[in-house]
Amino acid sequence: MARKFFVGGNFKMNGTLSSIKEIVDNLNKSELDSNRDIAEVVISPPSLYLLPTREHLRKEIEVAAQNVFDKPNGAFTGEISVSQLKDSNITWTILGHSERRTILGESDEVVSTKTKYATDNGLGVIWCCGESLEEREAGNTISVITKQLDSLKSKNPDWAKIVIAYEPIWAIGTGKVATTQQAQDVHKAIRDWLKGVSDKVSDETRVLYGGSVNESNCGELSKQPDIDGFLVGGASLKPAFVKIINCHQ
Ligand SMILES: O=C(CO)COP(=O)(O)O
Repeated sequence: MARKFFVGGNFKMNGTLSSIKEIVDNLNKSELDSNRDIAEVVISPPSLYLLPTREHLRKEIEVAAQNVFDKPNGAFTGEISVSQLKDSNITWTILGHSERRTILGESDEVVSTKTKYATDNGLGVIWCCGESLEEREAGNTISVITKQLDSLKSKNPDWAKIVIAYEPIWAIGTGKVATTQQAQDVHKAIRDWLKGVSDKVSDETRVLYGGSVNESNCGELSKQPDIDGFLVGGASLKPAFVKIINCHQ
């Protein structure tokens, strides 16, 4: 079946009120390609800017948090709840980004628990996985990703609310994009793994590629049968993000 192309923009800890307003204004006036199937687009500014982004952004584009907690409202200083996001019309969150796994110490268990809680409570999750350079060079790419996926499966999340983003850590922010074949091979392995959940989940779950995606490399990547879109970091802060949104064939 045809999976709707999906493009996420992860601003990470970048932007100011004025620079994010510029990005939103640019997206609002841009022509999102209507000759072909329009991509599903989600942008993810830092939490402070979620609400003004949602208020000013055109309605066809959704807004994602970069993190969410796995408890209802309460005494959890520094965290944001699923219900607070939904109350502000923030319908997605990123979870399991490698920067949160490695710098903030989030384990597979923490990421899986948050994903389960978020999806059970109606939030879409862009769930990230990926291997380090050492893991790739040791030939462990698929086993690392399988372990991350197995942890998620063990919580029995709502797969209909999940988009998977494969982001090799060595390709993030480095300008070193995975080759089209390297990306497709891992995406195919993820698709095969998803068959173990069910054929329906394997057919319907979007698997995005992330890591140094830009307007020059997105076209080739988007032609791969198991690449259903992108999670874009640095390039999502630039006007060329629109070209990435419109790049799929
Ligand atoms: O981490 C990423 C998106 O989540 C990718 O970042 P870059 O596109 O800047 O490499």
